[in-house]
Order: sequence, then C-alpha cells, then structure tokens
Amino acid sequence: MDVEVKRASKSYHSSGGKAVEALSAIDLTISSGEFVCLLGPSGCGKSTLLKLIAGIETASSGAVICAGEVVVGPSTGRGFIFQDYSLFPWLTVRQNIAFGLQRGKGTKREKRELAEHYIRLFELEEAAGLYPKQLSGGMSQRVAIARALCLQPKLLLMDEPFAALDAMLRQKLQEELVRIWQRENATFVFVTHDVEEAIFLADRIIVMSPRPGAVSAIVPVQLPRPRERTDAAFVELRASVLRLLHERQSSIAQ
Ligand SMILES: Nc1ncnc2c1ncn2[C@@H]1O[C@H](COP(=O)(O)OP(=O)(O)OP(=O)(O)O)[C@@H](O)[C@H]1O
Repeated sequence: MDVEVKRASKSYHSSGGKAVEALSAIDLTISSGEFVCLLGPSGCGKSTLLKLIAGIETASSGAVICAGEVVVGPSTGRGFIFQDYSLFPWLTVRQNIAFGLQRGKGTKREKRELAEHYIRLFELEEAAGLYPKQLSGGMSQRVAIARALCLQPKLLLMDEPFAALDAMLRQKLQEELVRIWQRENATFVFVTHDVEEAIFLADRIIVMSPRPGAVSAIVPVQLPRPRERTDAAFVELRASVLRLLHERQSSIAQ
C-alpha cells in the first residue's frame, strides 16, 4: 500500500488555549512495499505523523492518501502499534493475538495455526494462557506486535514498538521484522529514536526536526540485506546520520 502525505499540517490546542504546531506542511511519498523509519528527537511530530497516516488524528490542513484514497479514519488494512499499546484485559494472550482474526478469511484451523505461529515467534508460549495484568511491559508489547502482525496488514505503522525490550530480544525482533516484511511484501513505517535501529531496518530514513515538526532530510539506506551492524559501511552510515542529527539540532538551537 503506497502512502502520500500532501502538505499535511497539524496543530493541537492545549488546555491553556495555546496552539502547538506539531507538524508543518509535510510532503512525503512512501512506495508500496517500502520500509521507512521516522527518526528524530522527542517532540518533532513522529507520532503525530503516524497518527495522521493511521487516520486516528485529522490533519489541520493538507491530506494523507493511502492506496489512492484520502484517509478519513482508521481502517483494518492499515495496522498500527502505538506506544500505549492496549490489550483487552478480559482476554488471555492467545485470545488477544487471535482476536482480529475472527472476522477474517480462512478456516478455524488456519486461524489457530496463524495465531500459534506468532505466539511461538514472539516466545509467548508460556504466557499464552495469562491475562494482560499478569504480564511485564516488554511481554505486553510483544503481544501487541504479534496481534498486529497476525492480521497481515498491507500497511503497518509502528511507534517505537521495541523501546521497552532488552537489547537481545530487541535485535532478534528487528531481524524477525525484516524477515516478515520481506515475506509479506507490505509497507512498514516505523518510528524510532535509535539511529542503529533505523539503519538496520529501513530502506529510507526520514529525519525529522522539531518546532514545528518537519522533514529535515531523507537518507536512503543502500546496504544489502541481511545487514550486519559491525560492517564498515553500516558503522560509517551510523556516524554520518548521527552527525546529521547533531547538525540539525544545533542549527535549530541557534
Ligand atoms: N494530544 C495533544 N495535545 C496537545 N499537544 C500534543 C498532543 N500530542 C502531541 N502534542 C505535541 O505535539 C508535538 C509533537 O508530538 P509527537 O508526540 O508527535 O512527537 P514525537 O516526535 O513522536 O515525540 P516522542 O519521540 O517524544 O514520542 C509535541 O510538542 C507534543 O507536546
């Protein structure tokens, strides 16, 4: 599913009545099947941009077009995982993961196998019968990711989904996410603060800057996959993206 963001701006009104310009005239085109990371400091509007694409926030001006249709609200073809992932407290891990499959295509058995596949993938076998209140933060996050992937959306929007995970699991899931993306041929948009994560995952990194939120640079990542974090080209690109972020930060501060 391709995405076109056309001069999209978003202002929020705080309780004091003051407007916060979270995004200013964003233009961005994401091709079908692309893996894009949104990278930038806190408050530059990454989550807001993701919410506009998901259709859970409306642009103050401009538009978002997905697969040729103007986004006017959420849709099952556009999956999302946000920071405040919410699981259904009255359902077990297994039931949460399988929840969205109920109305989808396929036999009962196929659906059960799909849910079990994601339970195994995210190492949730032992937690499958537990309820959300019995899970750690990292486990809840894995359930939320598994639940979104289970629906096999054509566009998956992810807001720092690995932020609360330990380093080992985080790397493992990054690798798995790339494999899933390659297999599903879906479009992935992934928000992160982490330069290494962005380089490991993305075809292109959209660097954003704050006050107001804007696209400050677009960095193509032309490293072959699977990527190796210790390769010279990877390390070099990491240094140059970090430099770019520092430059943009200091030019805003001046
Ligand atoms: N519902 C809201 N009401 C008022 N202001 C908001 C709201 N949501 C976001 N903002 C403001 O809009 C700006 C952009 O926020 P956003 O969450 O999109 O940034 P972000 O880059 O995702 O930040 P972070 O990396 O910290 O999650 C910030 O100044 C934030 O305070």
